[in-house]
Amino acid sequence: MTKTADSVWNECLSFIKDNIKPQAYKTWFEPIKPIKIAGEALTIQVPSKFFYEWLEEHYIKLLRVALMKQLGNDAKLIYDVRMENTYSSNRPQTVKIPSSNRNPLKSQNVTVPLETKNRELRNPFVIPGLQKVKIESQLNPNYNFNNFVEGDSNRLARSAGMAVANKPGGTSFNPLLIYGGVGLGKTHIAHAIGVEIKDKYPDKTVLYISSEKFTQQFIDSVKSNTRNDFIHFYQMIDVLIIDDVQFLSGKTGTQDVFFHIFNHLHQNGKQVILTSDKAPVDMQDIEQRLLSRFKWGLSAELQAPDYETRISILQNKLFRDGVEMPEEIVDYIAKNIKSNVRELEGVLISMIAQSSFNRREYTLELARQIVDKFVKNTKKEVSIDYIQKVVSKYFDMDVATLQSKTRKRHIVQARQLAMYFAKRMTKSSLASIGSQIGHRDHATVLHACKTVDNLTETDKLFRKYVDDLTKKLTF
Ligand SMILES: Nc1ncnc2c1ncn2[C@@H]1O[C@H](COP(=O)(O)OP(=O)(O)OP(=O)(O)O)[C@@H](O)[C@H]1O
Repeated sequence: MTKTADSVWNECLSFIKDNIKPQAYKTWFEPIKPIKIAGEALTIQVPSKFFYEWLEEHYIKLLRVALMKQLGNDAKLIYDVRMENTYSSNRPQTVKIPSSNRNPLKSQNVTVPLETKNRELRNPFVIPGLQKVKIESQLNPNYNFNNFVEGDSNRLARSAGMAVANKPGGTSFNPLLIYGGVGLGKTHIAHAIGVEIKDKYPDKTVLYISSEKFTQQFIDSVKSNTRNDFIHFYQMIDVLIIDDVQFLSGKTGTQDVFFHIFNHLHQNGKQVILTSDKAPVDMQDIEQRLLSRFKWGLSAELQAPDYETRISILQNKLFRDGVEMPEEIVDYIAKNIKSNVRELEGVLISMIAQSSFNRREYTLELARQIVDKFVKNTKKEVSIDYIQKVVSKYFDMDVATLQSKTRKRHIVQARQLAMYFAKRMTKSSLASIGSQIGHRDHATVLHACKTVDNLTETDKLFRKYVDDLTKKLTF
């Protein structure tokens, strides 16, 4: 049977699939298209230069073994890289890059990819004297790669950020645009890249600035007739990090000046890093020519972290703060705060503050109260009937017993707990809770809530009841 590019690649894929994690397979191998086979050389198309670099760095051994199995010891691999970031054409071009010399896959002469050719453009704008000015980077050293927890949701952005930090201006991800929802770590990664670059290349001029501040500086420069100085200043920077570029939307003057600064930096091999709460396609009121430049490099999305990553972020923070917290509480927080890392950290900070200032112990109930303040309206709606059923079942009694007039201690406690949870977890009034739980009045419910609060503080066994029931009622 004659081998086609598809058949060879499919065989390689099934081998590769068995040897790496599903997520990595999905990210790095599914997007590849086999293009052609000529003798022992298979050409595969990859979506970007970044992609090619990533494969070479991380998967070349695996690719080699897979390919040799199919094509023998003389197997060659040629990448067909879609090039989006060339100046001359709107249509993506492709560039052929043989697999690197570092590996035994025999390669043809390495072609220098278009965009990495040295560009020796001289800066005609530099004002003598200004060049030596020392610029404060405005970086926050607390945001670094060491404390940025890696997970599937941020792997691409984090890795691209690290690649940029290793070779600012020297990779194809220029600009690097990191985008994603609120509180997912865009600012953290942006700073981390800058911090790492300053560490590795102390002589490079790095500047972090929010779009808001950039806009304000520009407006001031127009007012004070120093627009040119403003532009010259930004053109001297080696690594420009602009946070929240969506803020430029509708601000045509600022967009225009940024466009010129951007072009100048890019043409001179300087690195631009941008963050935004949206992907370029979804940005509104940003000029097309600017948007198309945003797309030149790599747009990497930060997604909401999955459960495992949320747990790691929490544990990492606890470890750094030297705090020990029961696993079930960490688990509770991770299960209930899903879409915002800032909130995840916020709950921990509140827990730690409550415990150190108000001498409260870390309990599930405390976690629940704090989580509720962070995630409004996401509380599972529970009915008073449901609460009574869960509480009765927990204490091994039926609902009628829980509602009865008896004053037996364990039944009274069960009833009080039902009232307490009804007050916490429903919007019902005290009177309505009382009437639904054994026809009591509002004062009885109030007393029940206070008793539960007191006992939770003083009685270990009782606190366990509250924690167990909290779990049953909230998961
Ligand atoms: N993967 C992570 N590991 C550790 N900390 C993280 C991670 N992701 C986010 N954080 C932390 O979450 C908080 C919020 O992150 P950051 O301010 O960078 O979010 P953002 O995406 O820029 O938010 P906004 O959209 O509001 O500007 C920060 O304290 C940051 O350190």
